[in-house]
Amino acid sequence: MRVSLVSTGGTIASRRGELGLEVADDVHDLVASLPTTTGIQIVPVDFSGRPSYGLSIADMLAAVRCVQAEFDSGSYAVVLTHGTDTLEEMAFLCGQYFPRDARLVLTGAQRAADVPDGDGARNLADAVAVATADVPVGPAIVMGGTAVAAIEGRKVHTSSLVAFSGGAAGASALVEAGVLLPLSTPSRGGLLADLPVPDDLPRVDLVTLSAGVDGTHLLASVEAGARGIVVEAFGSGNANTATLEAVQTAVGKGIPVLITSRTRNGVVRPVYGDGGGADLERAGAIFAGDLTGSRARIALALALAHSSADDGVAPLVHRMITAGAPC
Ligand SMILES: NC(=O)C[C@H](N)C(=O)O
Repeated sequence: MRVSLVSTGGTIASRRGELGLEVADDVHDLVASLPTTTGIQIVPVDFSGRPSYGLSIADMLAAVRCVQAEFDSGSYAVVLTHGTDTLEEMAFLCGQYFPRDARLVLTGAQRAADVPDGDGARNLADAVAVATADVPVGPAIVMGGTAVAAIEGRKVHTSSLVAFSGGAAGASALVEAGVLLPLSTPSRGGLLADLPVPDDLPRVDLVTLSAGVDGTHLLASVEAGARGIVVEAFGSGNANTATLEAVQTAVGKGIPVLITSRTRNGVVRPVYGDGGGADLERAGAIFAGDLTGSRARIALALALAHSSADDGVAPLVHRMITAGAPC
């Protein structure tokens, strides 16, 4: 059974250098850390050696195409190693561009490769176990013995070894010493699995609100040429009157605005007046269900790239939130 290991960098491949932690290991070092497993042939693919906080969306799309090429050339499963800081963006892209039953696992580490109690080797072995399990769990992030659906995953801790949560969807599986306990398969994602992966996505900015904020940042995004804007609003999806005016300006210029919540849990709903969600909806903003801001940003960029001008972005965004059928 052929399993491709695609490495992009991140802490799993980092060691202490003169200026701090730096990516130092390549894919062959990662392969060397894996136990030999009978029947599994690891194919090493050195995609890049960079921290994830330095990756652009174009870099991530290139990695998606690299993973696709591995499946196309006959790999049974693919494991992608990646820095954890922006793994949720990468995972959301993978969750949409690969089918819901794809044997694709993303993993990384919270601790560098040169510390005695590192987590990288264990995560990598767990990722191979999940990717090659008898029953596929679908595109997943595996860290700290827990698999969560790639489409749902978000980083929830700066240093804990169980760094990712599947939000309300929970875990897809638990993995312990190579033994897998499957719990659920993704009910969302896979919408773009049959579409070509573009070189880049339209610019979408993310603006987080805080008490007393005015519309400066939102309007700066309009000026900077954002094709879409995601607002991490208050509570259940509320802003204030200054932000409302900026949203009206953006929508008036044909720039879609998605509303999420800075609380990062639960769904947003257009309920309140006085600059609240009901006013934002009347201004033409789109409510993004339970998507967190960073995942909604990728969702909107994908919707801008894959929707027709006639339809607009709302139908595809809605299908991403509600487990709609693939395009
Ligand atoms: N744990 C990590 O991988 C963080 C790292 N700084 C990154 O590349 O995202």
